Amino acid sequence: MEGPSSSSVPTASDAPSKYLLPSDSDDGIATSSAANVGARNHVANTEKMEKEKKPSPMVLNVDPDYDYDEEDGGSCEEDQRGPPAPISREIVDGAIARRSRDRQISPGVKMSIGNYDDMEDDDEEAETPEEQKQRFLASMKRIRKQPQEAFDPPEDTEAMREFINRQVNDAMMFNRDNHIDYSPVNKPKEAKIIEGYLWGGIIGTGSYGKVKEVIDIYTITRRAAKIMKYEKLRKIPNGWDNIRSEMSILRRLNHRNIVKLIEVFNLPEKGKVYMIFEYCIGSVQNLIDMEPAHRLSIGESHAIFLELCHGLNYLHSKRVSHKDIKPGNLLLSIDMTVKICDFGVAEQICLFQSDGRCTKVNGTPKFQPPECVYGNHEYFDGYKVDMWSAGVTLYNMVSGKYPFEQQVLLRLYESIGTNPVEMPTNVELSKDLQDIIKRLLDKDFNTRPNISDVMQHPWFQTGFPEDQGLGRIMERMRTGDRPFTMYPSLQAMYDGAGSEVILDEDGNELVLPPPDLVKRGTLSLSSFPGFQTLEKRPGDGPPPSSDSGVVAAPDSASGDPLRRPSSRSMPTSAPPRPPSGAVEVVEAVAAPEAVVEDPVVEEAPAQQQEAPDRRRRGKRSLFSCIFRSRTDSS
Ligand SMILES: Nc1ncnc2c1ncn2[C@@H]1O[C@H](COP(=O)(O)OP(=O)(O)OP(=O)(O)O)[C@@H](O)[C@H]1O
Repeated sequence: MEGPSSSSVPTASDAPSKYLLPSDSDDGIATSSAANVGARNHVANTEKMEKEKKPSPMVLNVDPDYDYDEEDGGSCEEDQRGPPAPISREIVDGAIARRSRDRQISPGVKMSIGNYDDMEDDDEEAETPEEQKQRFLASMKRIRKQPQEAFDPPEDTEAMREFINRQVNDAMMFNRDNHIDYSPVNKPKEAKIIEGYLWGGIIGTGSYGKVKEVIDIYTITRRAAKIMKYEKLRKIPNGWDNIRSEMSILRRLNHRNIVKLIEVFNLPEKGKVYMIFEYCIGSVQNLIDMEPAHRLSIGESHAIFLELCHGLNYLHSKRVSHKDIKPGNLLLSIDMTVKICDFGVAEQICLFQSDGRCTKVNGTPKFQPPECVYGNHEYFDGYKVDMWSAGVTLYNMVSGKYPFEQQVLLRLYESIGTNPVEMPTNVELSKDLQDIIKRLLDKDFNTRPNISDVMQHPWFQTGFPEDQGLGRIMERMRTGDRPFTMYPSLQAMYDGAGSEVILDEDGNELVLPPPDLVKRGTLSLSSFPGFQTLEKRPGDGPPPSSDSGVVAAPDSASGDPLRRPSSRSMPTSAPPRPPSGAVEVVEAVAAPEAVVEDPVVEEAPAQQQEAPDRRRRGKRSLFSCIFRSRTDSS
């Protein structure tokens, strides 16, 4: 049987090569397919070329790209190819044509080959900085005159993606295994406005969901939005019930030491419930964590405890038992007011009950009293639960420790139920302070003091010098432990929104409107309707009539206002109409969830130029408004 002939068997030399071989083609550049030709073919080709007397590409021993300079002619003396041929016009033209072909560009394209006559004269005098500036300004003016569409990036179509894939993979012809698939680059985050709130970053996470910083665009006030997903609420035992109970309790409360619920809304299409709260800069737990010794000074603890008791006094007077008092649930507002938050397990005690009887045990184990976790109690008093938790909180603030600490939950409960309360040994406590702690941590809830007893205790009534109170904390918190998370959103809205001044042909200053302002409604002052209300100054004129106000952005096809009306959150007066010639929003919101995608703004160019100062003033004022951020307690 005859074996396969050697010509039909693929050899190593026939395999596709990833490397270039020199001068396999006329062009002097080998493609990978040319490289597949074996040495046998190469010899045959050479013979054929000789027969046809075709000039070899190596005949030209002048590198057309070499910028020949007589002064360094000596640097070529090592060249074994003999003296360089005189440069003639034909040689150079041939080189240009060949190079053009190699690079797949049109032969008409002018290439740099050194001191060639037809080259542009590059002996031009360098521009002075002033000339450069003028040229730059002139080009900017030209660019500005072009329609915006000229600068819009091409659409991210399938065809474009294919085109880019081809380009990238062709460029990577050396290694075709490295196939790259182009996927669109992440777009910069757009500012998001939902239900009249501009959304910022995450400032907290709880078991129910995330808490994000937002700005109320009507009142220019910082708020905190607790976002809860339906899905998660269904998974948490009693999740929906707890949230409903929290909402209904918080709605009825209004006290400087209770976190204020501004409004609640839910977006079924997103599957989320939103609770908007007054904004706080941190919690007492954050303060404790910031301290190297993990405890606060006696003065600071006293100041916080006082506020906690005022809040509890109000709550108990409203027949509400919080049942989860702890440093993590005591927030601090920007003016250092303590705010009790997280009413997820709070209980509204029946009006017809003579005491604070509760039956549902909830809360954080380390802060729970013996009657909830140990022993045989048929019921417990919700108010007294809060007093015990307040005692553990005070103990924790002054010492950084807990009265009962165990790793295993059952041991902890046993310890709470049976072990006597020991005073902390790492700090020295006054007699009054020890006494109030002991009373609060009374294991028998019948003899444990209620809130009015505590508020009459000598330690409660002790005055502490200012520098031992919240002054030090305020200084520390002011320096900003919690960053302002709104910057990216505000930047997305306002970047480049400042008016720009350029010089026209005659050297006159010309104020150009921010280009984005023309296109994106979200950049208009009307995006912050509260702006005009807050920034109104004496002498700005009478308030506008209601029929001439800012056109409210419709929430949906129904034409509802962008923000659901809420007696607590709406500005006290309707925003006045923008000044004549200023931006007026006629935006239409596409998404049903009222996300302002790309509202249209109608503005005459001439009108925009009339009010640059006002816009600049507004831009600064926005930030000052936010930082002034009125707290509801002040
Ligand atoms: N009004 C607010 N201002 C600023 N930050 C807040 C506000 N409300 C909550 N936070 C932050 O979000 C975190 C979680 O909030 P919250 O305790 O209300 O959520 P939760 O899901 O009920 O948590 P938990 O697991 O304690 O039940 C808080 O620890 C706090 O840091």
